Amino acid sequence: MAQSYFPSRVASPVATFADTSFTLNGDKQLKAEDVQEAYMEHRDRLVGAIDSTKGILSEIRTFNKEEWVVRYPQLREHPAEDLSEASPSSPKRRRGIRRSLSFADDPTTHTDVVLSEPRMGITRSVTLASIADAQEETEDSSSPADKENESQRLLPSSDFHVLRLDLKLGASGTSNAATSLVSQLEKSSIANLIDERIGASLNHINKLRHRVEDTSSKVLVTGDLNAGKSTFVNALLRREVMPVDQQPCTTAFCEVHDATENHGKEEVHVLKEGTTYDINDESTFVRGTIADLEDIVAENEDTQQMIKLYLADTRAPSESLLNNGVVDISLIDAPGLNRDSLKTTALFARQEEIDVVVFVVSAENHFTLSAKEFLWNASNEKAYLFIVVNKYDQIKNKDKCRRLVLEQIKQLSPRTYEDAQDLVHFVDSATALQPYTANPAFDDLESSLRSFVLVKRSKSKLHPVSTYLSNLLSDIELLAGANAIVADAELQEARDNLEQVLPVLEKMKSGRDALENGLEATEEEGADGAASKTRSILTTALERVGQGKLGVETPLVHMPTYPGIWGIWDYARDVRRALLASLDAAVKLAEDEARDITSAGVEKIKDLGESHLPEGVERSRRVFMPEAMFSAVRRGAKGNKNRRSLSSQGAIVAGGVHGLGIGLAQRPDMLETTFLDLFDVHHQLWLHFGDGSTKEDEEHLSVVPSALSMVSVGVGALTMVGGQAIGARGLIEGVLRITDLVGNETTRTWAAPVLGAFTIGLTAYLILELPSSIPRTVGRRVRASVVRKDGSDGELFVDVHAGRVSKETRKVLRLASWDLRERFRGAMEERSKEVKGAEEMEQKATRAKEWFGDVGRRTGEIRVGAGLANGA
Ligand SMILES: Nc1nc2c(ncn2[C@@H]2O[C@H](COP(=O)(O)OP(=O)(O)OP(=O)(O)O)[C@@H](O)[C@H]2O)c(=O)[nH]1
Repeated sequence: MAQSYFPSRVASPVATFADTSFTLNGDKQLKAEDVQEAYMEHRDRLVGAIDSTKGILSEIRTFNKEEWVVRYPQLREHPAEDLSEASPSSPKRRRGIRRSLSFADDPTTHTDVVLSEPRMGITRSVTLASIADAQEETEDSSSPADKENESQRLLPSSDFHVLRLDLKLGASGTSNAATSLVSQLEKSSIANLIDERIGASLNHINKLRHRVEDTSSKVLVTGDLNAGKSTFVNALLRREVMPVDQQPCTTAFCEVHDATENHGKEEVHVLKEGTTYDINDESTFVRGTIADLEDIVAENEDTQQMIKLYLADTRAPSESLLNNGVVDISLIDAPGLNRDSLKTTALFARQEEIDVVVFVVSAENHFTLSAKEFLWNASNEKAYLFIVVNKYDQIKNKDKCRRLVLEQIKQLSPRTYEDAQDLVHFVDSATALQPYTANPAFDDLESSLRSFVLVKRSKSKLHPVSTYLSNLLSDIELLAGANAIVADAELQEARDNLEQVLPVLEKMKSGRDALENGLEATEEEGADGAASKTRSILTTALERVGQGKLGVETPLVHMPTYPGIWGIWDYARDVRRALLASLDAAVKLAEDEARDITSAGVEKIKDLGESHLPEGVERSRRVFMPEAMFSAVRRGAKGNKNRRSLSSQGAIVAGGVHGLGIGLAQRPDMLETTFLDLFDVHHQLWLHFGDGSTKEDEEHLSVVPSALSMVSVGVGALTMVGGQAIGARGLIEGVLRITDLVGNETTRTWAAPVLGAFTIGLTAYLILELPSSIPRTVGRRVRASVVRKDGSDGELFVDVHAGRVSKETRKVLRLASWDLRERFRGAMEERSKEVKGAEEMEQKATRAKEWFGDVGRRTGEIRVGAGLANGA
């Protein structure tokens, strides 16, 4: 059975005017007030909902622009099943429709979701499909053939109503071409499209708001000729305003407004043809008085004139139809229907601004053909019509008349017939005009008409707004729900990233100092180790050389054999060369040690890298080549072609920038053999008169004579000649002392014999001592040539080499640790960036998730506030 017009048809949940069982006039009055109240409440709720929705839309636009690129979801029917269509045999109550969610910018990625449609107070929601849903799905025993058919239904379902974007997916959504077209659209351009769509929707919603707030409503009164339309309108106005005539010839459309619309002034405005009426524009109408109305209408019988009538209705709003406090109803008294006017009136009635059509029919005549045609068309257009069966007082057999009329109405407008009690009224309009005469039927009609106008208005103006708003809210909910899912996924991703990267970064941060200390220590240890090793090797070597021995024992350097007295010159040169070469070998040895130390240091740095660099960071690809150490110095040496050529041949040649080291054996100045290599007078003198502190020195000091004992020494020296106990050395030393005395007057007299003895001693010395004294002498000289001239033994040679070797070691280690430091710094920077990125993403996604969740909550509140359920 079809639903009644009044009961439960009003969208407001608080509307109680649906009660149809009223008979008493008072009840009817009450009901009209309820309708009025319900209408106002509905209107206010809608306006509130419109404003809140506008607020959300604006916020979405801002959020889209400033904080989160809003994604556009596409829901497709899930290939497996539609949970809402659970078979009746299924005991489980499905929660929603299973859908496959993808996004316009990424149409190939799908997520299973459950879509629940909005119900009263419950928003539309999109949630991730749970495992339970999947289980339900597998329990569902659809045949393989069914599933195959379903899998072909992968078309986008119409999930967006208002905010739908035309992405050219259409029915060809599964075709590759369309998919690739869409996938070319970037997130941001889709977000722009969403923004545009929201903008358009905001414009529309503003218009709707205007429409909801527009209080004007038009009621067209039409009917058969002479049915008493004018009398009826007058009765409604409780005033004889419309000309009532026995002659059915009124051709004008008289539109009655409340005088408040014309600054409270009662007036007639005759509209000029060809212009658009504007109450503020005198040129569009001609003024007249109410009293002139009859004449005006009579004058214009031949033309279908439009007349505006402004009337002051002094009745209380609850009684007045025109000035009822809710909507400004204007009544239009249309010409009686005949072949000529039928078309015009039908057209007029179809106008959107006509909320209600009141059809007046004479109880005496019933419906004419024109009336039937009009009613039939109008009922198709408006569904419900308000029918006034006039002149009912003239009817004797009222029941029969009522039955016959209703029978006809049933044929012409079935919906009206269903609500006949409210929509079809049998009245006597003429008596309604008479003061102090009770006319309950007319009062009932009036009350019903007021309610009908309001309900109709609610239907015609509020309902479309409710529908639009509900659809828009659904779209917002879908958009917010899907974006909340994206935000949640991004939040998870960010957290996973953080879980991975943050500990790595923390470890790097906490290990940074340890690495730094480790590197510094390695550098220091290496450099110090190399220095002390060099120092130790070279000090020993120098000492040995000073004693006439090779600095280091190496198979590459040999002491020459003594060739005999005639070859002493060459011998001294060879000894010098051998000693110098042995010093060079010692330097080389020290360098080799430094290479080992450096290698160990480089390894240590490598290990530090292994323990401090996170996984996935490329390790240093530098290969340490120990043999390349100490080679660069050659480039620093000047003007020695030989060296340069050695260097260019890749030979590893040790030596310092100070001109020391291996270069020694190749330096002509160092190789120069002098007489002093054979006989180091200076050394002898220094030994005996200096304040040396070596053992050897002390040994000699024990025999150092005082100046007073010179002679005796000289004599002693003479006696030593031939003496077995006296060595050649002692002899020659004695002679030396004697030569010192030559200048002495007293000794000159005996100098000649002494000189003879000296010659004999010298000869003995040369023969016996030279093989061992030459190396010592040369060694001493060599040593002296590389030590500091201030007498601090060995220091220059040792220090310079220790410094050089240490510096070179440090250089290599520093390079290795610099490389590691750079890698560490780079890796840390990268991890910091990753952490920062993930943290930002986490923050953004958390905010978006909360924000979209909040939008869903707010739309729910709007729905409850406006009494909106599913917008359908
Ligand atoms: N007895 C009785 N007479 C009525 C009633 N309504 C109207 N009349 C009379 O019917 C005649 C026609 O009334 P109008 O109001 O002019 O009819 P109308 O439909 O406006 O006429 P047109 O616009 O010319 O078609 C007048 O003489 C009215 O007095 C009624 O309810 N009862």
